[in-house]
Amino acid sequence: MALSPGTHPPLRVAVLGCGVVGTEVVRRLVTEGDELAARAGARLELVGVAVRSLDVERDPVVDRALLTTDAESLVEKADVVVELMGGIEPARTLVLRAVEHGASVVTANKALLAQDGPALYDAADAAGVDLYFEAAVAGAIPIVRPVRESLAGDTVLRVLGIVNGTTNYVLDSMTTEGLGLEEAVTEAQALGYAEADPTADVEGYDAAAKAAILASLAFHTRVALADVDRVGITALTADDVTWAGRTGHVLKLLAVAERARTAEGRDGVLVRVQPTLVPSDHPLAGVRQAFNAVFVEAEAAGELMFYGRGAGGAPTASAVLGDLVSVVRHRVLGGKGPVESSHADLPVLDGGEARSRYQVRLEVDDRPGVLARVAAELAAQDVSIEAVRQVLQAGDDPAATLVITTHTAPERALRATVDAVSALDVVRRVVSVLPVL
Ligand SMILES: NC(=O)c1ccc[n+]([C@@H]2O[C@H](COP(=O)([O-])OP(=O)(O)OC[C@H]3O[C@@H](n4cnc5c(N)ncnc54)[C@H](O)[C@@H]3O)[C@@H](O)[C@H]2O)c1
Ligand SMILES: N[C@@H](CCO)C(=O)O
Ligand code: NA
Repeated sequence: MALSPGTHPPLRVAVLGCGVVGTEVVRRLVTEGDELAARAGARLELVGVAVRSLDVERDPVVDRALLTTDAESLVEKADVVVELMGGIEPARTLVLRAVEHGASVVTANKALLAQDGPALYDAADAAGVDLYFEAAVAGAIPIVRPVRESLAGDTVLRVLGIVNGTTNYVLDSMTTEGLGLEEAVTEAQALGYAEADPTADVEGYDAAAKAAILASLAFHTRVALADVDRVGITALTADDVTWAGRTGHVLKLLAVAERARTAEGRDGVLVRVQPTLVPSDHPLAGVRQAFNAVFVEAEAAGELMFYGRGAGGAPTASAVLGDLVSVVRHRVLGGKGPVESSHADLPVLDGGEARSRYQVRLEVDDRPGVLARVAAELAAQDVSIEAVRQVLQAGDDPAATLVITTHTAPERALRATVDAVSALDVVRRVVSVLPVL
């Protein structure tokens, strides 16, 4: 029989890390206590907040008496541990210790999950406790639960989307304000989107970790960060953005996880993060600023789209609190949430197996026969041309920019074509090679 919050003993909640997200989670635990208790079936008693230093000035909503620098002891006296420190260690050790002590865990830590997810799942399963992580992928957007639970009866074919707010903000500023990459990153830092060290975002590691988590859930297969083919946005220039616009596209950093079959008929999954040209009329092209959006294509459900805030303290806290209520409900009513589902165990295929349309931009000599020689190299690799655009460059030395859009081709053939084209004496430079959605 279900117990009301009045009859079930309170459950002890420990929060590890009191930064952007931790502070907002504490705020809602304090200000929404009655409502959360009514929903969860038990009061959520905040028993401690682990911090690095007791001397830092903090939001007054955080009761100083609850602060501790002894995270290890804190996790041992909690029923639910909410890990919001980020990074691999000591988060990993603390999560494992919490689980060993019988606590359920809620975490927003995509880096930890993408590196050590299976070990954490195994420990949680062995202990019979929950491991929930909605906030780890696309912040406030419900995407982990839909893929893990709502689509558990369907076959997911592809998950693709914009899962990093910082890079979307940067690319959006470059597109709409004409900023260069460095200027746009500086602006994103000033607004609090990008961190002081923006590497994880701009090099695509953050998006790749999220792609690995989504691919694992969608395809019932273990996919780690190291399995993801990753290209960040640091090589993109204002010129790339301008050319995207001229050809009717918007540049976006896309994460794509899909089922694929090799030429030899081997089934597997492809998981990639890469700057991609999105047609201007595609819904993903309209995802502006730091917003995120994820498309899921499933056999029976067809296309689904999820959109919202992928970052920020309050939006991310929403996802954390939703998980917290779920795991507390399980404590109150008995049972637990889903365990890891990795039975399909599909191989992660090499990125060369991917198939896409591509746009190749070249700087070439402007003289007779150049286009024919370039086209011959594409034909030699069986890469079919969809469109060619040429713009002559001003100056004494006759040069032209050639923008070639291909039909769908295997990435392996495209790479071979680019190598061959760049070796031609009439080709001065391969300026960029970008996939087209
Ligand atoms: N900020 C977002 O928008 C967002 C969105 C989704 C997920 N996340 C994830 O949430 C987690 C927290 O992110 P954040 O933005 O709040 O980071 P943050 O840097 O603002 O906060 C982390 C806090 O943890 C503390 N901390 C680190 N190591 C500690 C330790 N050993 N003991 C005690 N405290 C320690 C830090 O001092 C800091 O105050 C990360 O895993 C992040 O990837 C963040
Ligand atoms: N740094 C991430 C937020 C945390 O996942 C982003 O910019 O989307
Ligand atoms: Na989410």
